[in-house]
Amino acid sequence: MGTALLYDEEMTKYKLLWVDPACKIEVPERLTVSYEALVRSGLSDRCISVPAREASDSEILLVHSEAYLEAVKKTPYMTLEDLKEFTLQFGDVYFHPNIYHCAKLASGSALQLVDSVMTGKVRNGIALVRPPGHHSMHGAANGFCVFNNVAIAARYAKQKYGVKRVLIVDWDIHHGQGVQYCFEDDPSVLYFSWHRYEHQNFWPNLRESDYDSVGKESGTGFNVNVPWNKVGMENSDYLSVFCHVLLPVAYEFCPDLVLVCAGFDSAIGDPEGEMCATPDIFAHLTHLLMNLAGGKLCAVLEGGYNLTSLAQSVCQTVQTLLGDPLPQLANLRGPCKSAIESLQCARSAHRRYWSFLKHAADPPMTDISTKHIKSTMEEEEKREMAEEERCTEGKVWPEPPERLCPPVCSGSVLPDDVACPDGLKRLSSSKDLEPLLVSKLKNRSRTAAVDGDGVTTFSRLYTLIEKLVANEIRNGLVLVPDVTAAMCVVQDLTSDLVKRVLVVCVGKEKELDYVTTDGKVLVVQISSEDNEEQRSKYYIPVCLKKGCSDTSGFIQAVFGLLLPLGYEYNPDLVLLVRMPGSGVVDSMWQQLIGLLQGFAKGHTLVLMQVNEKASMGSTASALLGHPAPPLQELQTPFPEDGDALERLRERLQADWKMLQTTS
Ligand SMILES: COCC(O)(O)CCCCCNCCCN
Ligand SMILES: [Zn+2]
Repeated sequence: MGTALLYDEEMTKYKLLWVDPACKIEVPERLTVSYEALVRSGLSDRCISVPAREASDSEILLVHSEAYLEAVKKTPYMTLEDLKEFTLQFGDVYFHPNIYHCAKLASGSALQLVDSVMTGKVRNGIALVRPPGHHSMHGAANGFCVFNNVAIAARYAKQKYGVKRVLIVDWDIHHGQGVQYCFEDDPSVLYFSWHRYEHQNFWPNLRESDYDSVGKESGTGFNVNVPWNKVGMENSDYLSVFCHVLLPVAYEFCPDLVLVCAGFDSAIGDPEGEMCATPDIFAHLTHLLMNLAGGKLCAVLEGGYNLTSLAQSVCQTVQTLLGDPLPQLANLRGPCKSAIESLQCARSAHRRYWSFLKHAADPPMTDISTKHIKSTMEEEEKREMAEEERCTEGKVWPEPPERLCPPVCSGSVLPDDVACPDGLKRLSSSKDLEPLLVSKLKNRSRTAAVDGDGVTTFSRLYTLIEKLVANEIRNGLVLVPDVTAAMCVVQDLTSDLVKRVLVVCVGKEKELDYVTTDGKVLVVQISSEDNEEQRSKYYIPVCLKKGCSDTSGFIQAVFGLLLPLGYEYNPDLVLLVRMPGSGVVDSMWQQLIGLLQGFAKGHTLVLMQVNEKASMGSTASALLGHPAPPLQELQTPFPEDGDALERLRERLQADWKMLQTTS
């Protein structure tokens, strides 16, 4: 299934007709540079083009009042003076004779996108629209917005398709207060927004944009605000909030549809955001949402005013929606102090509503919602100011790296008597291993695995790893008689081929005697074993009381530990080992494979034992990029697991900065 692209140049045909410093950044070129970048990169040709349409009155009235709609209907016939007069009643927005038409097209495009996804015509998609929407309210235009495109889309999806739960992720750098007001009492729509806030000193300067606005009445807990109280936030800060706040809540919410208020003013170079996250971060933010709701994701353009970073960010987003490998994110140094405080406040504000946040720590001592900065933070401020200068003054950043699609998506190394799952390319050893390596293998792995066909298996395995590293194959599935033996062999085979291998071990392990200290391998083991005493910087055992069959505990370990560690470690290969008898649930297994593809340009090697070949089909499906099925009815994680995870994180965060959630 493909990716929809909605764009209509009619939406470029309105602009600011008078002088207004607050609005001059919202220009038609925002749309043209985005679309032209998609055309130039060949990405638009790979999408399924879906036409825009005008939203009808009844669709607009899903969110807005009749009085407001009737008033906006008059604007096409207004003189310039009347338009100015009409505009004065709203904030930071301008009207134009053609903006009503464009606003209907913008909202209608979002609805076309919802139709395309909900009818299964496409898997996901993006609508490049203007005017944007997330600030507009029931009876008012605001912040360049006339109709609330995404809010209308959410109500439309519920009404027309009976969607039970809609997740709205707003990564625009401004708070979409219009969306918050629309759904704050509605438990069927979870609204997440991060936004530049600076202790209420940044537009729209609302008290209700702070982290303690958690929703009201039956919607309590279904509004998640993460305020950025400093500029200069980087990739680490954004990923930390996704891993430690949004994703645990989103997975527990288990949405049927994901809508993204895709504003790109949160990228480096943007005059509004003044943040430092690079355009390739949107490849990862998109990827991390793509296994929710069975992959049904609709992104609708909001803000973004630096035409260079906007175009790059749009391309990064579309390329991920199309399923291309993700770029590696280098030197993630962990969240800054201010981000940790925001993170901690948001987590503690929501721990009573979301069982996955139940064990979140208390809010930080410094009450960050106060406006004035505590004197104690003065020197911290100076240091971070210096850092910000370095980051924002230049406003230069490297072009996002090319994301080449390997000619083969998934290779397989299987015993000759095992049929190859559909879509996988079976590898035969292109060459025999040199005798030296064979002897190395022989004395390495103690089991019979290295008899005749064992060596064949390992030579095929070596070939597969070589092709992964050469980016000729994206990922692979290997079935062996004994995973423990094979694990050690893979260590040897990869040691001279890749710099860093992330080994994710699912299930209990007989004996793990290759714990490394040189950092070439990071092992994260999720099992019911509590071999805490073996823990070291590069061997991290995560113990789940009920083992890997406890999906709630498992997913908490994935977001709270595995993903942050993986981002910081930045491996060149991921080795995912499924121990026999792990008990991991198939949907969880597929979610894990999907999420791990965010690392190492998607070079994931899955190692399974022959007697688990019943899971080969679902493994192959996940490796081929099909969205994982939603995780069903997640129970509350066991308290001891939640506690143990928090304690483990506290102990590890000295070595691994991406694990920090408390200041
Ligand atoms: C949904 O619209 C996208 C948006 O959130 O980016 C709109 C921002 C309005 C920003 C209004 N203040 C401008 C002050 C000029 N320095
Ligand atoms: Zn914005």
